[in-house]
Formats: sequence, C-alpha cells, structure tokens
Amino acid sequence: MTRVAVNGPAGRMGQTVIETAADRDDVEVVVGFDVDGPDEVQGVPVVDAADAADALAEYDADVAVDFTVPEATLSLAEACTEAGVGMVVGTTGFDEDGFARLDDAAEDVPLLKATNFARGVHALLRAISEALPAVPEYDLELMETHHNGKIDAPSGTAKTMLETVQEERDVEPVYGREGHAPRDEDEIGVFARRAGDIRGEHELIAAGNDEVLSLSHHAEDRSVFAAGALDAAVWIENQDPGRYDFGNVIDQ
Ligand SMILES: NC(=O)C1=CN([C@@H]2O[C@H](COP(=O)(O)OP(=O)(O)OC[C@H]3O[C@@H](n4cnc5c(N)ncnc54)[C@H](OP(=O)(O)O)[C@@H]3O)[C@@H](O)[C@H]2O)C=CC1
Ligand SMILES: O=C(O)C1=N[C@H](C(=O)O)C[C@H](O)C1
Repeated sequence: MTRVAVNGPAGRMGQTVIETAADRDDVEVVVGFDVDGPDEVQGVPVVDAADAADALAEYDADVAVDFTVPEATLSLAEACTEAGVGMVVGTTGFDEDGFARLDDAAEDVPLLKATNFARGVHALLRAISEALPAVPEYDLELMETHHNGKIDAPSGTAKTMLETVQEERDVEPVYGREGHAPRDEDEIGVFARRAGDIRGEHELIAAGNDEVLSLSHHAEDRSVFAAGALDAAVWIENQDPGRYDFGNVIDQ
C-alpha cells in the first residue's frame, strides 16, 4: 500500500485524486496540504502547506502527488527533499527557473513529472512521432480546449505535443493569428480555447495533398488523470532519486 500525500486537496484535481484513490486498494491518501484550505477533504486531514515537511514524516507518507500551481509545487519540492519523500508532479505552467528547481529536487528524491497522466495522451505522443515522417510537407496546426478555470495557456500537454513535433520537424510556433497573418511554411499555429467545464481536448492536424490527418485526444473525466498519477505514485515509491516521466510507468 502506497501512502500518498496530496498537495492542493480541495482543487479540481486534488479532490479527484482523493476520490479515485478511495476506490483502489494499492494506495491510501493519508494527508493533504493547502494554504487557508479546509481542515479536511473527504475525510483526509489537511495540514498547512508550510508544515508539509514535518507532516510527511508524521503521516508516514511514501509519495506526494501535486496538482496545484508552480509556486506551490516548488515549495512542496523543498519539503519532500527535507523529508526524503518522492514526488509525482502534474502541475503545468513552470518557467525555466521552475524546471531547474525541480531538477535540483530530483537529485535528492525520485520525481516524476508529466503534463498529462492520461494513457491515451501518451499514446497520442507516440503516434505523432510515428506519423510525421510520412507527411513531411504537410502544414501542422495544434489546438487545445479546456474549462474556463484553467490558468495557463497553452496547456502543458500542448507544449509537450509541440516538443514532440519539433523532434521531427523544424517548425516555429505562432500563438494565435490576427490581422494580416499569412502562413509561413515552417510555422505551426498553436491555439488555446477556454469554455465551460471541458476536461481537456488536444488535436494536431497535418494538412496537404488533398487530405487532412487528425491526431487527437479527448479526456472525458478528470479521473483519467488521477488514475495515471496514482499509478505513477505506486511506481515511484521504490525508485532511486532522479527525474522520471510517465513513459517509465507505462513501459514498466
Ligand atoms: N498532468 C495532468 O494530467 C493534469 C494536470 N493538471 C494541472 O494541475 C494543476 C491544477 O489543476 P486544477 O486541479 O484544475 O486546479 P485548481 O485551481 O482546481 O486546484 C489547485 C489547488 O491548489 C491549491 N493551492 C494553491 N496554492 C497552494 C499551496 N501553496 N499549497 C497547496 N495547495 C495550494 C489551490 O487552493 P486555492 O484555490 O485556495 O488557491 C487549489 O485548491 C494545473 O496546473 C493543471 O494544468 C490538471 C489536470 C491533469
Ligand atoms: O488544467 C487542466 O485541466 C489540465 N491540464 C493539463 C495540461 O495543461 O495539459 C492536462 C489536462 O489537459 C487537463
């Protein structure tokens, strides 16, 4: 049984992680960390995030799972380093300094970060790598759609898709278009839509030669992300310090 601490337990994903864990027998959420949050969420005690290092030890947590904001993730990374506890990071929107600080933490504890914990998105990334060499001249465009509460744009997954594309094609992103904006053959348009409670949609199209190839993923429920993150928590519990990604869990 992997004992899990959840950072941001009252958030959309934090609540879903707790709900999803309750239906599994390989994980148990033992504590949550928040700032000015409730005292408990679904029966899980919530401790002030400033006291996370002590609480990780007190509640004997094996792994911390984080879906919050970059500042909160980085503060949790310090606590995990102090407590010697591994981390699963789902939060998106880090800048270069944030990535570097996660790398620093991974020198002391195992740290697995993924911009998307849906297995289907992992398959989508592999499909993109496989497909692009077959359509070398086609125009590429990337679209993502999320709920109206999402802060960062484009989504972390869209950025990962862009990186995957750029491993195959030398394209420069153009974030939205406006006014006189003729398309350059080496550009890839990147578009972010925000509406309602859409869980997460991503699509890459490749168009040319009288055809359109569409590679897409649609998350129907946040539990798909929570399930992947909990699979990652179970996997990372016994790993050595270092940086890992969701592919390590899928390929185990
Ligand atoms: N990798 C993946 O598969 C997925 C990643 N995500 C990412 O997860 C992140 C969270 O998404 P979502 O759950 O929708 O966001 P929410 O805003 O619903 O939840 C974030 C939670 O973090 C809390 N929080 C803020 N600061 C701290 C802190 N210092 N310590 C602890 N908790 C804190 C917030 O509390 P308060 O509201 O009081 O500030 C809130 O409850 C985003 O970056 C999103 O992109 C989301 C889905 C899947
Ligand atoms: O904020 C969300 O909701 C999601 N965020 C992740 C991202 O930024 O890619 C993953 C998923 O699409 C849901």
